[in-house]
Amino acid sequence: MSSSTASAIAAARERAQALDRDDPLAFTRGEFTIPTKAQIASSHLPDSAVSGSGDNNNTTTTTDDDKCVYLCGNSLGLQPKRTQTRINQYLTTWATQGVQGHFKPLDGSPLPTWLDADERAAKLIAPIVGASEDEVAVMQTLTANLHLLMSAFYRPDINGKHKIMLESKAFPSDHFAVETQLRHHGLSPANSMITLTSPSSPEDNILTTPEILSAITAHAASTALLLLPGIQYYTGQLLDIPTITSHARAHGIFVIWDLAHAVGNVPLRLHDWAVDAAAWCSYKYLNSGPGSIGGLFVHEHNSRVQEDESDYANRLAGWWGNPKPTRFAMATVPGFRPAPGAAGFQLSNPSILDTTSLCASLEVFALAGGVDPLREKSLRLTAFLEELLFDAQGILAAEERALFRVITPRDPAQRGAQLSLMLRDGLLAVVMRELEGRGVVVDERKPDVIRVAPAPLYNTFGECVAFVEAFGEALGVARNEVA
Ligand SMILES: Cc1ncc(COP(=O)(O)O)c(C=O)c1O
Ligand SMILES: Nc1ccccc1C(=O)C[C@H](N)C(=O)O
Repeated sequence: MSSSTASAIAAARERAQALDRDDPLAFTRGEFTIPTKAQIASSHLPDSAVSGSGDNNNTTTTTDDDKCVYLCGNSLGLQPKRTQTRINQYLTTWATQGVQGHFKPLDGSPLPTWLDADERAAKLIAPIVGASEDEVAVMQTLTANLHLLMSAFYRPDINGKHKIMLESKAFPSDHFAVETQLRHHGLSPANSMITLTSPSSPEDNILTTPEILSAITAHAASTALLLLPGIQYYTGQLLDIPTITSHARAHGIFVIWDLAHAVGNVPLRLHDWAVDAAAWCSYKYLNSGPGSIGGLFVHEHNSRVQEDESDYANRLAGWWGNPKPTRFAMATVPGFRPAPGAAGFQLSNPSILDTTSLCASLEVFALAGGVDPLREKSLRLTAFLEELLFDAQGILAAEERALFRVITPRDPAQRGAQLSLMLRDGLLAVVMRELEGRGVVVDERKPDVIRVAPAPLYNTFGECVAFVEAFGEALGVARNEVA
């Protein structure tokens, strides 16, 4: 290492220490279990977990130096400590009450009855997405919710509006959902699917707002539905949700947003932006655990009128979408009448295990004061990371900086927490191996991208420095090995 790099690292560490010391949200890191480097490197479950005799890894005292540098909340958020507490409380309710847990409030329990668990979850998620409680339902999983929304609201007219528009590099599940919805309606992707590719950025597909608006205008006569990501999973680009929504709706196009990477990451105002509908998963920035329960938003302008069956003719229903007072009244079947609002899109009784896990994490969001202050910190964290990576005064040498480029927009207003770094050909495998060996967890998108996402709930400025140091070393090793 050159002496100029060593002094740049020392200066960056000092700045990071000051930023972490002055961070009003530093306390939320203590709400999370951060894996240690040894655990990340280990191929065993700890003995206490195998025997079931201990809690996870909170029993031993670890210092910050022992902890891994986890910058992968864009893929799977870390576990809040209170998740274990709340799940234990749920398990105890089940163990001691059996079926009574559905109906019987327990004195002293912080948890609602299982019958009310979805309502409490809706109350907690509503401010995260900027909706009224009635406009959100915590239910199912992301792809399932996209299908449910499309089955309710996509009504193709082959002589008029029948196309679904999405981006050409959408997450595969979104592509599959659109393709199969079309086939379900007897249509073909070749005739009824429009995929957007950016003329100005065909390789990375950073779609500018004017490009999206002009595609909408050009295809308005034949387009029924637009499905776009709030934040694009690969590039980390944050789209202009209000402008795009309002333009599409003005052209009679129903707009659904996939908020997988946006929820809990950037402030959302779905109600005020008059978004038609949206769906999300909760295992990324919402930290509710792999495959945990998702959610959907249906604007009140789409669920207000329910006078007769034609108002909800296409909706696929289940008993949990029935109004609560008649949900258990089996004698009223047939005759589905949805509950008002998004709750009327529910199908099944929700997994209480999942819902409890989600709500534990949403308690931490509430402690932090919601998404707005977290975004404020997130902007500073990601800008700091960017500066360390790219500035000539940063901590990487020029020859290391030449080995990668960022594909995420440099404008902070057009991105969330994540930076996606595209490496020079052939470097990815070695860089990932070297990062792992240094206790750094990021995510790879083959063939050549790593995604790095400092999550403001648990990441620090110090970890940004630690990552860039490790990344510089990893690039050095890769360059020597691959060259
Ligand atoms: C943008 C996007 N859409 C859809 C999915 C699929 O979500 P799920 O497996 O929860 O349906 C993911 C993540 O896996 C995603 O990032
Ligand atoms: N659920 C997963 C299970 C295993 C590995 C990744 C995922 C993801 O969620 C991927 C994510 N949607 C992404 O943006 O890449």
